[in-house]
Amino acid sequence: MSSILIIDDEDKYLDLCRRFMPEHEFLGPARNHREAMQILARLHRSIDLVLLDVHFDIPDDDLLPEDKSGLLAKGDPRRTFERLRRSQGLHILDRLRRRYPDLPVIVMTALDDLPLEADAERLHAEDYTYLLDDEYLDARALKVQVEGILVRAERSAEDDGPFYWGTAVAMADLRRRLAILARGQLPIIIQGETGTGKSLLAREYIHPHSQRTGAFMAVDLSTIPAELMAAHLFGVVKGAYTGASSSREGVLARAHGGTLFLDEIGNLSLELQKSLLLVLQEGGYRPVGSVEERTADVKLVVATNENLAQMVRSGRFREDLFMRLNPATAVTLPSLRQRRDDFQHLLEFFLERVCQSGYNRDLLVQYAEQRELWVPAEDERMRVTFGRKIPSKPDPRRIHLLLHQNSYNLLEDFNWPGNFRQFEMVLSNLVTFTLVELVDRVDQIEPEAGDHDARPDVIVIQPRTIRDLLRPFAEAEAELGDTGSEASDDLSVDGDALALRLRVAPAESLNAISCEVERQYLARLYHHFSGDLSRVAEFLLGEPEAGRKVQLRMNQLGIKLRELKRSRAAN
Ligand SMILES: Nc1ncnc2c1ncn2[C@@H]1O[C@H](COP(=O)(O)OP(=O)(O)OP(=O)(O)O)[C@@H](O)[C@H]1O
Repeated sequence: MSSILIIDDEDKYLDLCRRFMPEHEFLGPARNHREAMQILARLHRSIDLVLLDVHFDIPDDDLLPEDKSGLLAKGDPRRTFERLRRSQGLHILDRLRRRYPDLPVIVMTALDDLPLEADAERLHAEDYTYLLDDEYLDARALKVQVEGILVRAERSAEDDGPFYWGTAVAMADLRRRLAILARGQLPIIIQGETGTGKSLLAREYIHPHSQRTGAFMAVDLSTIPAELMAAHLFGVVKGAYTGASSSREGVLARAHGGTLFLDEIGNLSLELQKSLLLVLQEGGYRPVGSVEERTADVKLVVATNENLAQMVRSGRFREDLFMRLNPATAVTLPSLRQRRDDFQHLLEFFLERVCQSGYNRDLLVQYAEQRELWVPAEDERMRVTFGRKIPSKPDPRRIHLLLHQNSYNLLEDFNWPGNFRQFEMVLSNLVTFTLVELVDRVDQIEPEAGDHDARPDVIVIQPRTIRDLLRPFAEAEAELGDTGSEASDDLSVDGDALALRLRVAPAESLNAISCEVERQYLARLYHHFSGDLSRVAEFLLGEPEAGRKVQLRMNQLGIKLRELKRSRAAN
């Protein structure tokens, strides 16, 4: 069953659709753009399609554009309003496109309205249909279009894989650009802080869209010892060095005809950068210890959370390789902080994901069984909804996770230096801790009036649990900003010798750990040098004028200079 929103000032088409397409759920009608936006803000992720009328007989004040003064100044107001009514659906479509670029929309109009073709195309309507005021023919035409679009949407959702794009226009633009970049031969640079999804994007979006039939191979260059890197990339022949007891293919050979993803490209030595340049320039390479040239046919995708242009300037990255990597089309994945406008949808996406797998799913099933709610079969999804309000009607077919506004704010206001990796981990723990408590105490509680336990379909996520889960991260950050005696005891710099005590929690990848170490290291140096970035730069790079470079790196790592300064001032 699909959910279809009708935007129309009358009930006529809603009734028609409900009678002729009972297999789908029809919502609305939203009678003007404001109502449509309200419904979409709440339910966008669960709406599969919009049916939008063109002609709206509604009061002047409800018509788009909101500011009509310019239009009214130009001509007869009566005729202006009439024109706006006859084309109102197109104004609404324009708004929908800006906010929800991927939502499929069918525009419908009675034959005597406007010629639609050009406008529908300009505004990227999925389709449009002329209605004849004949119940049977109209229903049939709509049904054919609705089914066609739903099938297409299902396919493209499958094609898109697990990378979530959200609803921001900037992300939709990025997706379109990447679909094009994925196809050609040129390499792609993906930039972004740790945990913003660079690897996932390469594996699940760029490679499938490259239409290449070979394999996808990924190498995290930050985890391979420098002395083994050449053999790992280019392969090695038997006897090339002590310990090379047999010939081995490198990832370049294994990715032949496919995609090679090099994560943390900044870790590649200058010498290997040269070899990689030859791969890009001449399509060939030699395995370690071999005189034979091999052909390489790979789509190269590289990722970095360093600034490659700056590395070029400081001589740590070859300029010729940088230029070959196609820097003009480099894409930058935004951090979670930069995607706050879309926070609600990101939260829903990741909550849904953490509820559908592993231990959390088991706990939800256990909870549903205990409370006699609907229990999914093994291959079915658990039905879970999320929101800041309690749904008005109890529904034993789903579980509603209730995040009151203050809980929501705690999550939204957090800094998320580890981005989606950290976000997902915290949400997963949040669901686990909440459910374990409920499942374990099922026999002990007597529901009280007004208690949400009286509504077994509603589970409240407590702000206390969120605070408990965020506290260790907040403490680590506070410690970064701590200029007290402990901080200075932790670090002593004496010429080239450096003693530093750090606290690092276990993380998913070595890369995440190394970023955390770098973050703490830079913050400590900042305090040690009394907030003087040129002294930090001199210590790190031997260049006192590179303070800006250090500052940018701190930004990339999610260190907030303002907070560090504030904590210095407070001490
Ligand atoms: N847009 C997204 N949609 C779904 N999951 C995402 C998205 N972005 C990140 N994730 C999840 O966040 C985690 C980290 O993603 P990934 O490893 O791709 O990040 P990264 O930028 O390559 O990190 P690093 O720089 O530390 O290697 C993964 O579990 C991934 O599934």
